[in-house]
Amino acid sequence: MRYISTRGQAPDLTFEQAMLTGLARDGGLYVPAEVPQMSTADIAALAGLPYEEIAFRVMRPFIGDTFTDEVFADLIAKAYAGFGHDARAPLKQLGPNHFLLELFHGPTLAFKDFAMQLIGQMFQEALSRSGERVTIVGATSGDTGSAAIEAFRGLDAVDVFILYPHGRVSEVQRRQMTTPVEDNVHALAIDGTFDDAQARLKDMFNDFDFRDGVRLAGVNSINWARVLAQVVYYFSSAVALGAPHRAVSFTVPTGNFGDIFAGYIAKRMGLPIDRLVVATNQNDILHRCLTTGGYVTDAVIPSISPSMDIQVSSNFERLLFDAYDRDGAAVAALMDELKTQGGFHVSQGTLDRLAADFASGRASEDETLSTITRARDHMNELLCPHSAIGVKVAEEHLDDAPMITLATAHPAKFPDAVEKATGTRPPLPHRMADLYERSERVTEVPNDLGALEDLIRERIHT
Ligand SMILES: Cc1ncc(COP(=O)(O)O)c(C=O)c1O
Ligand SMILES: N[C@@H](CCOP(=O)(O)O)C(=O)O
Repeated sequence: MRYISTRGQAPDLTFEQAMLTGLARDGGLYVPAEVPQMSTADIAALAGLPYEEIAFRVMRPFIGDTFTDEVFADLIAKAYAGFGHDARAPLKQLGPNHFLLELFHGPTLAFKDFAMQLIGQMFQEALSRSGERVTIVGATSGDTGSAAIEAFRGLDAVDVFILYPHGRVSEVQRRQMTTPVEDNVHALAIDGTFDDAQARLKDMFNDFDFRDGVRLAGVNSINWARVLAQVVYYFSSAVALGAPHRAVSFTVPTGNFGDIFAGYIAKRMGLPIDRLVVATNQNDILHRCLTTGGYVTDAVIPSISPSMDIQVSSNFERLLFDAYDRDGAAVAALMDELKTQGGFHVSQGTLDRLAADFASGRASEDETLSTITRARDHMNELLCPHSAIGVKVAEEHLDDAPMITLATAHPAKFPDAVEKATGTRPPLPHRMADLYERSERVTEVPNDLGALEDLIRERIHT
């Protein structure tokens, strides 16, 4: 199995190399050269299996010879052992044909744990074999950062630096990043938005002296392994509702397009998915693009769903690569236009191709709040604001195929929004009940590449 860059100019890599590399050296994102297929019989055989076994069967064809079967199965088992639900990703019924996939039973209460816990295990295994150490730098609007810190805290072979937008994450998210005591963890509050943080991260990858000097690695969904681990729950939930014998649809609260892109990969592997519905908040560049063809950036407006306050949606590049028949030069030209002119337009033909797989919708702040209230009152479900956006948009797309909406975070991560909608503050789970008492450790940093690189060079352990 080889991995190729969406911009066509970087060397092909193995799974292990792609995982440890992050961004391709031509600025593109790695994708598998060919998407492995699962037959109807392969998919049918997943019914009733534990989550870990489904994970093994779905991901195995992508990892080549990076791990033996025995080691890979063991890494998967360790990754999900700490989850607070036996099913790992349980389904709940919200309405006659509408289901909620709860992805918040991991250690940091968001879907990011599914991939990050596994990546933590895979990095440890690969780095202990090679004896190397790496510097992980991540950009977060709140959840990737906390999940990454949880997965890598205390590891000898890794320093982890997380850039989050100062004042634009929830207090729980911030405390999850600033309270760990391990000295390989560095929370950095950047003076800017998530888009600024992600842009500086990509600048670091494109500065080869810095990149090679600190042995930079990335655990954002830039990293193919992140996307891969998220493919699994599309299979587990679809099979639970009758796939491959009937098609299902998914609605996905979307920001950086990693989670829904994992659904697209599941579909390309053979899972019968009718529609993938992109649900955005008021930062709706993806909804605008899928309806008009214009991918044009706008200022990020802070919302009550801060993890989705994103206007430059990194993984959309991976989808465009397929939509442009895997023409790396065409994708590179679009990305150049994005950088220099703030946006681009896709052709009507491309838009039609995207419409074959994707639909979209958006929710305003008021609609998000009223959905949280309604779900509590009429569906017996307490939703986080991101999941509420998913439910609202899904309801606009219900038809004959069962609709699965992804619940991407636990309501207790966003207590202010939930209290505003319901009058009640959801309590934190017992194991993090003292989060508000722990002392915080954070460095405020400017939105400046040189300053960030200097700070990282000074701080890393060698
Ligand atoms: C709670 C939550 N919901 C939804 C999203 C959007 O996911 P993606 O960036 O993969 O589109 C994020 C951030 O990634 C998130 O943290
Ligand atoms: N919403 C994310 C943004 C980063 O997304 P990623 O999937 O690329 O890591 C977050 O919570 O940080």
